[in-house]
Amino acid sequence: MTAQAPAPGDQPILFVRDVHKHFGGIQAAAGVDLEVGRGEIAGLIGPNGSGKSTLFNLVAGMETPDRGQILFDGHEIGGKKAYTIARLGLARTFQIPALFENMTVSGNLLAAAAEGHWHGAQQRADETLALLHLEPVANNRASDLSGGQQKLLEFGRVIMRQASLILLDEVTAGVHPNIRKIILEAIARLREQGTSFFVIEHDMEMVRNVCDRIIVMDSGRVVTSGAFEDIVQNSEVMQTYLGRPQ
Ligand SMILES: Nc1ncnc2c1ncn2[C@@H]1O[C@H](COP(=O)(O)OP(=O)(O)OP(=O)(O)O)[C@@H](O)[C@H]1O
Repeated sequence: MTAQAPAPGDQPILFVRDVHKHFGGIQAAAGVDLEVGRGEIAGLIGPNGSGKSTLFNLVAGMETPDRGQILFDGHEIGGKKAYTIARLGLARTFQIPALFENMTVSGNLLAAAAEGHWHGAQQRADETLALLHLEPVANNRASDLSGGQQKLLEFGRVIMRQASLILLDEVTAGVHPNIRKIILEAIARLREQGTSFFVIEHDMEMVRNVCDRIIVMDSGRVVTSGAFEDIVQNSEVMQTYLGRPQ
């Protein structure tokens, strides 16, 4: 079947159709179909190895799809370079923060702005420090931060890019509840300002609190999507999700 792109003006921020990606004999994406709406916070869940990170890598330009269509904000981005996609307004975090360890916290934020929109960077850095409660450590080296603070800074670097869609890869995993709360409040604030989010999460509490809609992946495909309550009431899905090692 030919993938049918939505009409302009009616477009979701992210539109993925029939995307495939294999690694040797492993089909990591086996015909992925999904959308993320404008202003939406969509959660992506699924067992280990179901293809969530591969999908993020395909969307963010770290991997090239074998076939299929990926539209971001109306632009075909499948197979495009990561920096090209970033310039279009898509940003992502990594499970392990990718920071400039010898630079200060402020320096890391400004460096992120230098990669994209420099205008007003100092003011945005100050606002981001306040939003993420990083003001007291603004002049510390990134390497001196706790693991949780490094996750905050990684998120801060994404915020500095003023992206219209942010991909968050387990951004609250293993962090202190106080830091988790700061991250959740920042997500809510950014969403009020119109930012869309696509979030990989194993923490079902986070998924329930934050996401408007949940997309469930298994074996390289989307098996269902819907409101959290509908998803957890679907015993087949929950068995798929919970019946395997997380
Ligand atoms: N670069 C790669 N080379 C070979 N195999 C890969 C590569 N990346 C992913 N895979 C395989 O593709 C499948 C999907 O992996 P992926 O990391 O996308 O799943 P995931 O849902 O993100 O898992 P997790 O929850 O553990 O992060 C797995 O079988 C994995 O081993």
